[in-house]
Amino acid sequence: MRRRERPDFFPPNVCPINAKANTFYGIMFDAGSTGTRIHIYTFVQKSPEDLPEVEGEIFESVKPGLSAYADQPEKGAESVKTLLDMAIDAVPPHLWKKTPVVLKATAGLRLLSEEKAEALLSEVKEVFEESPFLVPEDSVGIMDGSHEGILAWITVNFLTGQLSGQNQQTVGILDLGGASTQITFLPRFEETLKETPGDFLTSFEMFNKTYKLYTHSYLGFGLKAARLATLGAFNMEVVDGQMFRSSCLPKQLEAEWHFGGVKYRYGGNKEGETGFKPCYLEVLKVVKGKLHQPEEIRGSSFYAFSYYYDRAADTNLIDYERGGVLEVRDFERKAKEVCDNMERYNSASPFLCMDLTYITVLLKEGFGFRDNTVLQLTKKVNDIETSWTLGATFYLLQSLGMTY
Ligand SMILES: Nc1ccn([C@@H]2O[C@H](COP(=O)(O)OP(=O)(O)O)[C@@H](O)[C@H]2O)c(=O)n1
Ligand SMILES: [Ca+2]
Repeated sequence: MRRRERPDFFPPNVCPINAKANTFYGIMFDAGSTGTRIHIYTFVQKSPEDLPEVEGEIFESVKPGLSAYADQPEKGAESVKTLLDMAIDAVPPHLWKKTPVVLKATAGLRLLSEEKAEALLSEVKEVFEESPFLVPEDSVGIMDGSHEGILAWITVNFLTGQLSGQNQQTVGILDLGGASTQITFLPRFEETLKETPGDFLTSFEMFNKTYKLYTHSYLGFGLKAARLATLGAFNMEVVDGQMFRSSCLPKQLEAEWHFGGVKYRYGGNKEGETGFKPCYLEVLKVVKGKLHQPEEIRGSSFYAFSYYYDRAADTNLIDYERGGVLEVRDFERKAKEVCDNMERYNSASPFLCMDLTYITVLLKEGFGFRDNTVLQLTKKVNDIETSWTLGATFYLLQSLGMTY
């Protein structure tokens, strides 16, 4: 896409409040499988040649996610309205009409029937149309899995300064959601391009450059979907009262869990084995042979966020505020520690052993990372969330001609 000049109403030297003429806003909703979030971004375009700068972000979230309202679409839309009301206060009234609002749903809605997903999205669209903001065409929809990874890659590489200037040393990203997981990187070797199935490679244009990225979203491989798969309950017609058991859970545990509007009963292996070894084998069945393993990533380092971050922080592998740097084997060490002392860790979450084991298996046996592959765990860079939503907002502004 060609660079477009934004109209300059005031030449810089006569602009009354110089700084404000080039400030604009974008509102992006992330309708994830476990929660709905609003990101209100403030941008400043200092000159047409430079990338826009992100001046700030207002972030708020609600739980559960839209998919939990599969049978009450109006209630689902109400949760979006609560968040959108925040934007009324955050954006100056004279810019409301120029500020686009968009909602992209991810794996939670991908897993619902088309009819239920559509009902939810059309209620949300109504909420948007009643608001004073700019509602572009296709403002509400389910995002393509490949875009989810690419846009998160754009966000992280933009925030770490890799998309401007020469010498770009881009970083790969790993996102682990509730219902799906993404891997995205810019291949450096010809071999990778040759060995990779075509639907894992996508060309993407952003900020006047084209990037040919390796990206894939694995539906059903998010942390919570993987819990169900390990329990043998994923995509199953659950019979009333049916109990799902696993060696990854505390022996005496019996409880209930709601996900995607369905109730599951689950528990530990009362009589049988428990602990890291049997748990690893159980989880391995869910992962083994299901993911493409690009050779090139074994020796590279990746940015990892979402549940990778949350579980690492929950178990003190990293600091909750600052994040940290880990190796794949750190997750394995912690999984062993938790799974082999399950009763002690019980209070935090009964799924902690299963979650850490899943992360270990996904990284090692799923993607094929080495034990010493380095992971940079990051929630924010320069105070902005490392989420696909920033990349999606850039893409939106570009398509509206508000930036290039
Ligand atoms: N802005 C956000 C949004 C989600 N997340 C994390 O993403 C995970 C939940 O994923 P999700 O609800 O977006 O599920 P998917 O629809 O992506 O599968 C949790 O670990 C959240 O803490 C985050 O860290 N920051
Ligand atoms: Ca997500």
